[in-house]
Amino acid sequence: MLRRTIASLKSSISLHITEEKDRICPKHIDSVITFVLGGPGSGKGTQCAKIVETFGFKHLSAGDLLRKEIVSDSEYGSMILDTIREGKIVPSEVTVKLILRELESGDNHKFLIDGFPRSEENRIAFEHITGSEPNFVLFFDCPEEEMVKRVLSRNQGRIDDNIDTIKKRLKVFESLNLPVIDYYAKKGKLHRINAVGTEDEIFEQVRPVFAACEKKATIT
Ligand SMILES: Nc1ncnc2c1ncn2[C@@H]1O[C@H](COP(=O)(O)OP(=O)(O)OP(=O)(O)O)[C@@H](O)[C@H]1O
Ligand SMILES: Nc1ccn([C@H]2C[C@H](O)[C@@H](COP(=O)(O)O)O2)c(=O)n1
Ligand SMILES: [Mg+2]
Repeated sequence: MLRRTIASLKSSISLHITEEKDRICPKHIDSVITFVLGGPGSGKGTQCAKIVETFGFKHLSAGDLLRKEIVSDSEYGSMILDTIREGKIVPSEVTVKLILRELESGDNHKFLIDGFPRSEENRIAFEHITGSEPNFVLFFDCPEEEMVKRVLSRNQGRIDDNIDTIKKRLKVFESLNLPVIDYYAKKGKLHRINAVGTEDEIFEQVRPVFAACEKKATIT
């Protein structure tokens, strides 16, 4: 069923999924899904690496998956490149398709989905396509000044790590991503992390969230 749905996503980029019949269940119905949100350079990727190491989650970075598409000569490659260069958001059906492919592969049932959902459109597409919601959501709350400083000194050769694109990404974060963060706060699913401090200090705020999740899984 899931593979059929991915195939239909591949064939239709302008898909609008609104009906019950279009929904799918993830392969692992008992999966733990964590969304990891925060502005550009807030430290999402850095903290995800620590969570993987300590708690054995599989890390899916939406940005990394999109960047892989650019270099893999995919049909969406040039559109993704232009969108990222402009600091905008790639259409949800493309990003959700890439995430689903990763959720389907391998045996790990615990996922960190980093940099997704970036907009209400992303969120709604994920919920409708998978028929599921995240168990919880991390938000790395970081002042703009600090985010700009970190991105400009990242030095990984990313085409969007320049001051013009960073300004656009910050605007998009505020207008499109903050409403998603508010949505999960209202649902009681948000864990706000103060993203200022050393990497280890920040991880000490993250650790209890996942420790509690592990404890709950042992009890149930
Ligand atoms: N607590 C910290 N203090 C100082 N620098 C940090 C800290 N955490 C991460 N960094 C550095 O800041 C830069 C951005 O971090 P990272 O790539 O983890 O952010 P991100 O939220 O994934 O950003 P993006 O959304 O752009 O992918 C990296 O060079 C990283 O080494
Ligand atoms: N859900 C997403 C995630 C990322 N993108 C694009 C736009 C971002 O500026 C870029 C880099 O993402 P990052 O590595 O900073 O998480 O990728 C998107 O369109 N939709
Ligand atoms: Mg990142």
